[in-house]
Amino acid sequence: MDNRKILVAGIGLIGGSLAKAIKINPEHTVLGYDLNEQSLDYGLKNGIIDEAYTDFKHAAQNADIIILAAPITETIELLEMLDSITFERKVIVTDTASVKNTVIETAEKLINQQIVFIGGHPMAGSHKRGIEAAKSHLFENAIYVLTPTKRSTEKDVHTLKEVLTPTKSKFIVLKPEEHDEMTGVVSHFPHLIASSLVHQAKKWQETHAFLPKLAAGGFRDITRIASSNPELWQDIFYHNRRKMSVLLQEWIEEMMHLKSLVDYNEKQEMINYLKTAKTYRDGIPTKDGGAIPAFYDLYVDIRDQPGALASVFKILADYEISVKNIEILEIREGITGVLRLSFYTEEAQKKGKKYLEQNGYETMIQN
Ligand SMILES: NC(=O)C1=CN([C@@H]2O[C@H](COP(=O)(O)OP(=O)(O)OC[C@H]3O[C@@H](n4cnc5c(N)ncnc54)[C@H](O)[C@@H]3O)[C@@H](O)[C@H]2O)C=CC1
Ligand SMILES: O=C(O)C(=O)Cc1ccc(O)cc1
Repeated sequence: MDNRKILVAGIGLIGGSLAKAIKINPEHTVLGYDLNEQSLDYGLKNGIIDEAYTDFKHAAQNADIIILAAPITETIELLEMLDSITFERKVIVTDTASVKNTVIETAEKLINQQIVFIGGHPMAGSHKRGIEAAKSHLFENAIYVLTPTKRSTEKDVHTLKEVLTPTKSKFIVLKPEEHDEMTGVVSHFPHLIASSLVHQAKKWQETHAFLPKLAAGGFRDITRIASSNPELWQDIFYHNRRKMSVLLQEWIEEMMHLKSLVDYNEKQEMINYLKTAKTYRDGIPTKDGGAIPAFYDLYVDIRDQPGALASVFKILADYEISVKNIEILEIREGITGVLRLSFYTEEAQKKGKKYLEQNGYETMIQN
């Protein structure tokens, strides 16, 4: 592979994570551009980028490949700025935006023949933002959608995939329209519903001050994504507004149907409704092949007593098993609770299970 200069414009959570992954290949030089100079300093100090730029045009002219990883509206602005830059050679430009139609519409209108645009969307993330949260393994096993444009050849797509190979993600090619419809259903719309459920609970707390204490695992699970970056999600809803509006209308009608099942106690119809949902939900792949990033979860029963968590982590540390995330589900005073440990790999999950069980813990892997 050639030595390439790759510019990441917008080195936040996603741009920083891509920069970290790309730098795993020592042949590549990563240039960083961001409006936030503190992020550039952080990137340089922590070896996430090799060179920092505060002038986008200057940075772009030094790059072979450009990854736009700013918020969607700003990504479109950066793309428009590229159109007036004179490049000495062809430059492959991609983005990371969660919605593709508005970005691709802009890309197709570019007149600069040196720019070859291929849309991109690494389908993994977190509720955090900024370069400090960037991880080189963020996209491991996740779907990475590519949306080629009229000017991009198969060779260009191959070159881009080659540069992104260290992300260890799984590339799929989609049309912008089908991408936005699917992500609208399984990623964007659920965020709207999660936020609305939180609003409903907040409103009812005015009547029942004790309500948050009753918020058990189910409520926490379904509203986890309501803790994500609000500016990012407003930008996503705006750019995918046509699909969001259709989905909202469908949802309102579905809720009216459910209301009639409840109001008229349509017992069998309600059971059927829940059964159909359960069967479909149980069949959604969570590991290889799913768009949802692979989380290798292990559920561990723990007692609510001092040192319970410390002893679990001591066992994992003794066997050098890294944990990606932890969550305490439904722990109540004096009784057993459940700890959800998420591991980076299936191997770590299996090892964690084995060693915790050897030390007397009850564990479960949910498939
Ligand atoms: N957060 C997530 O879970 C995911 C986000 N995405 C997409 O990735 C993109 C970036 O999102 P995050 O990294 O989460 O946001 P972030 O807020 O962590 O990072 C955005 C970065 O862009 C910089 N920025 C803002 N305007 C800029 C401009 N005009 N020029 C240069 N830099 C600018 C900010 O200073 C910040 O460093 C968005 O388009 C989003 O739709 C894609 C997959 C997952
Ligand atoms: O699953 C989700 O919806 C997430 O929370 C992670 C995420 C957020 C934004 C994306 O564009 C892709 C993935």
